[in-house]
Amino acid sequence: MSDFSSIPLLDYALLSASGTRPQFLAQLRHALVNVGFLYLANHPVAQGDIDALVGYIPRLFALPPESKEGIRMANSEHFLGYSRFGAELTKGAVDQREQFDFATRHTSRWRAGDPDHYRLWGPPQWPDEKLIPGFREVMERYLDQVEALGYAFCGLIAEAFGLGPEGLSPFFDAPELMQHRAKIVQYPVVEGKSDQGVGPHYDAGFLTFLLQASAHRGLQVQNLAGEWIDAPPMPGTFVVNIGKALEFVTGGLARATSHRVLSPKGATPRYSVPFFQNIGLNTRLTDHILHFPPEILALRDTRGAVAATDSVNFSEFDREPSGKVNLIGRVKSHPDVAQIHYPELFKQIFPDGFSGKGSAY
Ligand SMILES: O=C(O)CCC(=O)C(=O)O
Ligand SMILES: [Fe+2]
Repeated sequence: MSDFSSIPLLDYALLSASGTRPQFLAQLRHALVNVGFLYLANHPVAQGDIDALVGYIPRLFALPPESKEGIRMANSEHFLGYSRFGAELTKGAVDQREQFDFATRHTSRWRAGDPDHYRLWGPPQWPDEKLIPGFREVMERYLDQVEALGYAFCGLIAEAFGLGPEGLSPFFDAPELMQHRAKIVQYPVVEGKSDQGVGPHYDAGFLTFLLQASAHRGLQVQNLAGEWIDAPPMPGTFVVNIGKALEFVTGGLARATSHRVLSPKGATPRYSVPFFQNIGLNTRLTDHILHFPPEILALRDTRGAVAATDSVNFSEFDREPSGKVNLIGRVKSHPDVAQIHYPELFKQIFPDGFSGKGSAY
């Protein structure tokens, strides 16, 4: 069995230097199979745009409360917008964070009569330009670049697994029909017993690109033995991790790894920007069967299985289109929003109503 006690660091520059591509792919393969998390340095997202975004984050949370509430998620059938502190639960406990959900550009395919999950994707709610001039432009530029990195990275994963660079492309629709989301999150310093920033969970999609936007520790990743390993911020890097959908389509070769965030200590809040890569809205994970070379498949057996985890597993993945799976997830985590925009589905999932708070996992 092969377990980990730290998160590997991959250097994207190895891909452009002569002769070092195979080294990058070998390190990537190791990270995918054995860890499910990696740091990515020298990536193509412009550091100037990242710095500009990071500079805006405290200002975003410092907007007047009525201005944040003006773009609250309950306004949006796309579940995009502002969620106040304590709106979500993970594993039955309150996540002590405040967040804005944004998303990449997207052309909606929804027409009257289409399934509900076609309405899941659509335009974000942007804060008032007069109150935070230039923020939207910076965020859109950031999202465009991380989206492009996400597709490039899927090509590398496919290559590392012996599928050829287009091996994962069938899971994506034409770029304009795709949408990926990113949250901007604030974890305040909290008094009291709980230190849950976000409780133990798996991410649901393909890949997550996490920008740790302040110097605070707090992110932890669970290894096969169930121990929590620190993933402290490293300037100039993204933390990249595998979601349950990618784990599923690779038959477990790429592992999704349980993780959590502890509330910060000290005097200032922790900030982060996770970007969640989706697959096509109408794609089922079972639509495309991938065929891996035997020597690649063998890596999974050498790794061994998870012995202990604090996170719960997902279901529904294999049966429903990914958009439906996503929509069910959103209804569970934001029932107040669902009650307004998806009353029928809300009733199916919460036949007795709900307790006032959502539960993400
Ligand atoms: O804030 C972080 O560092 C991680 C957040 C996270 O895991 C999530 O929102 O899925
Ligand atoms: Fe996560």
